[in-house]
Formats: sequence, structure tokens, C-alpha cells
Amino acid sequence: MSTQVRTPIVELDAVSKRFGTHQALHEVSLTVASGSTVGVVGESGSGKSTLARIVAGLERPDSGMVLVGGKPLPRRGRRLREARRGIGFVFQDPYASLDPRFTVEQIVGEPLRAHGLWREGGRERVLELLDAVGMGGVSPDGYPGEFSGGQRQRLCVARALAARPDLVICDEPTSALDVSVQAQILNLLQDLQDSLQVSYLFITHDLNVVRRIADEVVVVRDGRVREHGSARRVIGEPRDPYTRALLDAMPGRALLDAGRSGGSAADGPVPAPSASPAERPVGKPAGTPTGRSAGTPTGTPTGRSAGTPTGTPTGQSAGTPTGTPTGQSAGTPTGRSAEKSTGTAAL
Ligand SMILES: Nc1ncnc2c1ncn2[C@@H]1O[C@H](COP(=O)(O)OP(=O)(O)OP(=O)(O)O)[C@@H](O)[C@H]1O
Repeated sequence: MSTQVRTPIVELDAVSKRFGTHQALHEVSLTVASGSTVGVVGESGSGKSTLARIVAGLERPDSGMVLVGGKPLPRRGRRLREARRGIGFVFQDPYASLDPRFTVEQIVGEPLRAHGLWREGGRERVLELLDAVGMGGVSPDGYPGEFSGGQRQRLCVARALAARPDLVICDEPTSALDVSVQAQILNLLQDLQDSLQVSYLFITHDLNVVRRIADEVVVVRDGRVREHGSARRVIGEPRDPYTRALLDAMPGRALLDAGRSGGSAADGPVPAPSASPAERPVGKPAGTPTGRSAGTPTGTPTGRSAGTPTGTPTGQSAGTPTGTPTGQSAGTPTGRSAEKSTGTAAL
């Protein structure tokens, strides 16, 4: 979270979207400023992903305005592709969103190729990105199957940042991970934001995560904004009954109350991780339970991976299968210790 002067990166003005008879979004407005994080919180089906897809240009609103960098998001063609270069994506499931047939270099460098930037020192850029996400010791010729869930999500973050986007849409990027790894990924995202001034639109159902990472919070229910304000205010003094209900249902509520009485709930830590990282074993297929120990999740898993969009603005997951890795995990992991590191190198 930065204190610098901020300009709007993305502005939504009264955006509505209907699927058949279902009003998925109803006149939603929000602004994501440079170097800031806006958390979008709501239960399953509230319209969070639809909102993200509209910002990314993957879905068109029925009405309302989407401005990216102060200009209307182009509706199609070359100009839409160019606009998408300024938007990265990190999805929930790092097992489903990395194609097991591609090397680390191909995966992380995919946005560079998609936007014709590979010739401008693509391999060096990949190495730089790996370093920045705490995977500096990893071979770019390795495959995703060699890595743990947290390491894979670091690769996803590196890929999202490859084309130097102004905005990264993080769609439940930690909810498939063990709590201890969640905290590492959140720290990494914050470190990268501090060094790059990148903005995040952070989609989650988990107010603990929002409390940890967001400057502003938008609470949505049934496609409508129920509450919008600073993370500190919304979580510390919720005005809407729905926000209060979400807070009441929140694991770690006792910690939150302690944070409230201390006056700095928005700065408080994610609830202490359990002892066991309990990550999914290397090479296990997507959809396999992660083995999180009882009591460790910070929220209810939403099964989002089934509904996770497979297309990304930069073509990052074009062709990404949601199926099983192909056994490329054979061989020695090349950089598991990287999980401990939070790379903060400026990019
Ligand atoms: N392409 C689509 N066609 C029809 N209905 C859709 C489509 N996309 C979303 N919806 C519906 O719109 C509503 C909002 O969906 P959305 O995925 O945006 O919610 P969400 O808050 O992201 O939920 P979750 O956390 O479960 O993914 C849901 O009722 C969903 O079924």
C-alpha cells in the first residue's frame, strides 16, 4: 500500500451485465488507482468474476463505462489487445493455470510473445521476473510439475507481470493454497506493488485476505455494491448488514476484534498459519484435494477452479488445460527452497 499520489488506472461507472434473466451486475462503479489494491468481496455468485472479466475485456457490459488508463476499453481488435497488455491476471488454481507441457520460460514469457516483446531480451526478462518472485534459483527450462502450489503461484505472478502491466487482476489467488503459503504470496504481491507501483483488483470471498492486502474494499451481493470504502473503515466499522454478516462469519474474528480495539485492523496480519504447509504433493493433478489440515482454511473453498476463466487478456492461459499434468514432475525439483524467499528485486 502506497502513500504516493495516485491516478486512476481502471474506472467502472454504472456497469451492468445480464446473463439471460439473471442480472449478474447492477450499476457497479469503482476506481482502482495506481499503486493501490481494491478488494472485491462477496459470496459465491455475487458477480466478482464477472466484474473481473469485464475489466479485462473478456466480457462486455450491457451498459455503463469501463475506462482503462482514462480511455474507454476498446471493444475488440488490435486496440483491445493493446489495452490488455496493461492488465495481468493471476487465477485461483496454480495447478490448473500452468500448462504442464510448457517450460518455465515459455510460461513466464508467454505475455512477451503474445505482445511481440520477446525479441527485446525475452529470456533475460524471464530470469529477472523469476528473481523478483523469489524463484531466482529455478531453471527456466524446468516444468510446472516440478513445483509446489506456492511456487507455481509465484510463476503465475511472474507471468502476470511480464509485460509490465499497470493492473493485475488477482482472482482468488491464494484460496487454493495452504494458509502459510497464502501469507507468503500476499507478502510477495505487496512487495512487488511497493517496488513496481502496480495496481491490484483483488477478487476474494475472504475478508481476512482483504484486511491484509487491500486499500479499498467493495462488498458485492447479487451483483450490487453493498458497501464501498477504505479497508480500514469497512472492516473496522461496517455499515451494511451484509458486510457485518460476512465479518461475523469470518474465521479469525477474534483477531479482528483485537485489531479493532487496537485501531489498526486493516494492517493486521493474516491469522497465524498452522504448523503444516501441507501443500499438494508435486505433480498431483488439478482438482486433487490440497491436503490442508483441518482448521487451517481462512474461508470456505468455493470450488472456483471449475469456473475460472481460461482465457486471459494476454493469452496467458491460451490453451491451458485444466487437466492432469503429464508426469513431467519426474526429476529433481530445481528450486523448492525458493518458496521461502520473497523476491523484491525491482523489475
Ligand atoms: N457466462 C455466463 N452465463 C450465464 N450465467 C453466468 C455467466 N457467468 C456468470 N454467470 C452467473 O452470474 C452470476 C455471477 O457469477 P460470477 O462468476 O461473477 O460470481 P462470483 O461472485 O465470481 O462467484 P464465484 O465466487 O462462485 O465464482 C452467477 O449467478 C453465475 O451463475
